[in-house]
Amino acid sequence: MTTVVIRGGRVLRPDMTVDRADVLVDGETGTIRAVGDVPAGDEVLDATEGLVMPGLVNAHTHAAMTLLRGYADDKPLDRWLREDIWPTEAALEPADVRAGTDLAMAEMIRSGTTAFGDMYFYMNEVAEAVEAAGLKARIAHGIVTVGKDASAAQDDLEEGLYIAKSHDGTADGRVRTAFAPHSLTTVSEEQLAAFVPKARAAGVPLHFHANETRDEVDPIVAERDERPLAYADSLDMLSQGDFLAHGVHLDETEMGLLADRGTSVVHCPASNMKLASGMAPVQRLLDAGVGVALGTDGAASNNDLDVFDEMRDAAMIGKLAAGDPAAVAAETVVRMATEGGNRALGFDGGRIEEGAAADVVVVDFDAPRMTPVHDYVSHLAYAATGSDVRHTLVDGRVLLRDRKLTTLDLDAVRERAASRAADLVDRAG
Ligand SMILES: N[C@@H](CCSC[C@H]1O[C@@H](n2cnc3c(=O)[nH]cnc32)[C@H](O)[C@@H]1O)C(=O)O
Ligand SMILES: [Zn+2]
Repeated sequence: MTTVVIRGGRVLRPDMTVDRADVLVDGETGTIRAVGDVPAGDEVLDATEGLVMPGLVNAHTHAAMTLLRGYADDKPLDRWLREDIWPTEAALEPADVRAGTDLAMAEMIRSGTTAFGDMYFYMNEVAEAVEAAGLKARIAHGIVTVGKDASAAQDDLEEGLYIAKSHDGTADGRVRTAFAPHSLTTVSEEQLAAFVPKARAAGVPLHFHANETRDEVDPIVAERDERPLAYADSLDMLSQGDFLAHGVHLDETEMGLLADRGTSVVHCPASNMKLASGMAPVQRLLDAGVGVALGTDGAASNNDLDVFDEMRDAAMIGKLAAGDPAAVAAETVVRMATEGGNRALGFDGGRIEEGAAADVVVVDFDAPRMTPVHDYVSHLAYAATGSDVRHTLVDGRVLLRDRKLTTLDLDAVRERAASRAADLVDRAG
């Protein structure tokens, strides 16, 4: 099968209008070949009562944390990481990460996600998993050096660089990489100063957590007498193509810096609400010209990987943060989940038009929850969930056909993840 016609549906155009059109995608070139009246293809996907839209991007996650879904809830970030998550992650084995990543990808493909930004451990396994499942991902080994001796810290930094260098552009370009110091407080200034230039020389972007909680921002300000992102900038950590997760507690100057440097913010509204980290100033970021994408963060702080939920949460909390129901409107969150995510991760998806990457999903509009349809974009933002997704294609290859995964065996993936998760918790016990 090289070409697929998506027939009988409506299409969400780049200008956010919707009209009746078929779409022809080419699995050979990975692009959209035609939109409108299209010639026949090798395979047909039915899109009747559906909307053909760009695939969603989950720009910040820790995919294999699906194994820790529901393991520790209802705590603030610092205690949650130190008391529950990090001790358990210390017992992770490569096969756990493979099982958790496969589970995450099954969930993402079923809910219309075509690309994700991943930061975790055992990234050789993640690269293999992404290659096999057919998704796109920008992957990075998350580096934490705080609490480690000098040689373990050095090994972690080297591993981060090795992963960034060795997998970039693999899987026909579906796997890209980043260099990922976990945050500005979990990797030291000397280590950042030594390794950021190495990442720049390797030509990979940076991906890190920043300005997530007050407890993280205040000590930096107290110790250095400068804002976290001024500190990051002094270490050359804000460039075009870099992306940081969260950006909850930002001042005007930091927002200006992000806009000037071309660094994207990956907004993770559900994680921010669940850990009570705060409300990111999303409308102000957009007004300042900062690129904003959406992320679920790991499944242990969300607890699902459904970007439809994230769109809705982003709109809701964005209005609350701005004190303005007009803030972070429906069209805005749909753009954040599509164009914004592709821009943050450096992929060429996010538009249904000739020549664009064929990262495409078909969303059914026949559920009671989606009836009547006054406005398609409104439903995408406020009513749809991942379970409304019927087909998912990446680079023109069908990964979900009529709600059935084509590259992953769902029962086997669920079984393996459940048993590895149980063993992991026992070992960590
Ligand atoms: N190699 C590192 C692992 C870092 S991966 C990225 C880390 O981010 C953690 N994480 C997940 N969600 C969040 C969050 O919201 N803020 C900060 N860290 C998080 C996650 O548990 C994981 O440990 C080590 O030796 O510990
Ligand atoms: Zn995170």
